[in-house]
Amino acid sequence: MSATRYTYLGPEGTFTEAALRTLPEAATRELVPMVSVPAALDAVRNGEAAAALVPIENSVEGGVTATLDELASGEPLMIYREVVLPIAFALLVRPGTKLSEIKTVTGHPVAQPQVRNWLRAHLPEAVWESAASNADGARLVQEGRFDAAFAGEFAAATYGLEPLVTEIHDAENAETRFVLVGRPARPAAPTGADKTSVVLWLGDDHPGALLELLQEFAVRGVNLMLIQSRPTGAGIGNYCFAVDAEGHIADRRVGEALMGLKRICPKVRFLGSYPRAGVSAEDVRALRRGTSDAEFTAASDWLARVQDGRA
Ligand SMILES: O=C(O)C(=O)C[C@]1(C(=O)O)C=C[C@@H](O)C=C1
Repeated sequence: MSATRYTYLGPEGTFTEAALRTLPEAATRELVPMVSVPAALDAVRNGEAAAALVPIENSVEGGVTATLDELASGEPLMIYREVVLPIAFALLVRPGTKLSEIKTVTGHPVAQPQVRNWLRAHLPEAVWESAASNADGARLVQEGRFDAAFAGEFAAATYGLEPLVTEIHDAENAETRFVLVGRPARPAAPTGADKTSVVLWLGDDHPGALLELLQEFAVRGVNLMLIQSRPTGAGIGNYCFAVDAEGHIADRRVGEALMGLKRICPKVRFLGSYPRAGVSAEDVRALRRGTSDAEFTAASDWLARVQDGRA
């Protein structure tokens, strides 16, 4: 295993690479671009890389399904940390290309919904075809396979292109969340502003089955930040749920919620507890009464005393 190698969704010039370079440790790692999210994660699974940075959620398009599905199946992996990056696209073209000459455009599938209105207004006749990533789209424009690509402005130089239009984003403040994924290990200590990711499978189909899962969090005052259903592949109507909950597995309320889920779900996959990007302990909302570690401990001490006849 190379402890110094990090893979990422490449090629060079993706938003994923820009996100990876915001991590302090990136300066001392060998950063290796991979052709796809599965390829980046497989390098971790087979020991060629210590970790991989991959996109998982966009504020306009929602979950990045390739990442969610990879984390839900196969050899278990764990999220070590997250990075959130503001996203604005540039329309990259070969030097000299005019807007009126653009007949074909490309980009990552997650990019398209973020620029749909702009395309409708400025290039209504252009044909869209998806690329493996935004930077890969830029590479295809360089090769002459498309007239223009939506990518980060910073990708232009790498592929000998020029940004014809910049700051393209249908939604103000669009962001993509990326996760640094490694092999399962002991989660880093709680910071007071943490997130816990799990994948949950429903048992037998019955009214309220999903509600029962959610109640495990609700009764312990655990706030949910994401719930995304994904088909299990076992037939229509078979879904698992990727859930992000506020807090750390070392927090009693989170640990007890996961124990409750373990008792009622046929399968629970823990994906990690890690610090929330851009949030510090002071920003975290106050806990609901009765859900702090001290209150959980006091309650279990009380139960032990009652069981002992000492209450
Ligand atoms: O990293 C890139 O540039 C990508 O192509 C991936 C990705 C994504 O999947 O979310 C990253 C950010 C943008 O929102 C669109 C695409």
